Amino acid sequence: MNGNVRRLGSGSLVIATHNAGKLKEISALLAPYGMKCLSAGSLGLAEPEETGRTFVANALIKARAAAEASGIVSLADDSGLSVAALEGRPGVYTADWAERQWFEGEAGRDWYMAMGKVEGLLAEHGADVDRSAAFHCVLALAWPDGEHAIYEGIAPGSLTWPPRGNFGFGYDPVFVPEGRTETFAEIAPDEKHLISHRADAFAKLVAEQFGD
Ligand SMILES: O=P(O)(O)OP(=O)(O)OP(=O)(O)OC[C@H]1O[C@@H](n2cnc3c(O)ncnc32)[C@H](O)[C@@H]1O
Ligand SMILES: [Mg+2]
Repeated sequence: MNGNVRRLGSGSLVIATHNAGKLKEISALLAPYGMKCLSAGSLGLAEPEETGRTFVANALIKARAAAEASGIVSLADDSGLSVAALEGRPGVYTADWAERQWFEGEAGRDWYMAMGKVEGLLAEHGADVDRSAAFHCVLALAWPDGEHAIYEGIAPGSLTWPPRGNFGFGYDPVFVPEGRTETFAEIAPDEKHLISHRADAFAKLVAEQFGD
C-alpha cells in the first residue's frame, strides 16, 4: 500500500448519486467492506450541475458537493458510453442525451430514445460501420476537508440493436462487453460486477482503500 493514501476505514460513506441503478451497483460492490452507506437521496442532498468536460471533473464536482453538504466522506461515480465511430460521443454527455436534450421530464425509456439517436448517427456511416464502444467509469472519493482520490475503469465492447435483456439499467441492453455475446442487460448482476467499467474502477479503489 502507498503510505500517502488517505484511507476510508469503517465509518459512514455517502454514495453521491441520484441514479437508482448506480446506487444499487455501488452498494453491492461495497457490501463486503463494512462501511455504513448513506445515499444522497436519503440525506436530501441537492444534485449539483455537472459542468465539467471530463468524467474526472464531474465525478469530483459530485463527490465534493456531497462531502461539503453532509460533512461525511463521499463517493461519486461519473460514467458514460464512448462510441468510436462518433469520435467518443456521447461520453460525458451520455446522461444528457438520454435525459435532458431529448425528452426532458419523460422518465423510463429515455435511454432507448438516446440510443435511437446513436443508431441514426451510426447509420450515416454506412452498413459496415465500426460498432465498437466503451463504457467509462470514474469514481471520486472526497473528504470534507477537501482531500480526494480518483479511480478510473473501462469496459470495452460494442453496440447492438435492437436492445436485449432486463437486468441492469440505462444503456445496458445495447452494450455487448468484449469477449461475450450477451448484452450487459442479459448478464446477471453478480457477473456484471466482475467485468463492468464500474467493477474495474472499484477493483482499484478496493486495492488502495481496503487492501493490505
Ligand atoms: O450523476 P448521477 O447522479 O450519479 O447519475 P447519472 O445517471 O446522471 O450519471 P452520470 O452523470 O454519470 O451519467 C452516466 C450515464 O451513463 C449511463 N450509465 C453509466 N453506467 C452505466 C451502466 O453500468 N450501464 C448502463 N448505463 C450506464 C447512465 O444511465 C447515465 O445515463
Ligand atoms: Mg449525472
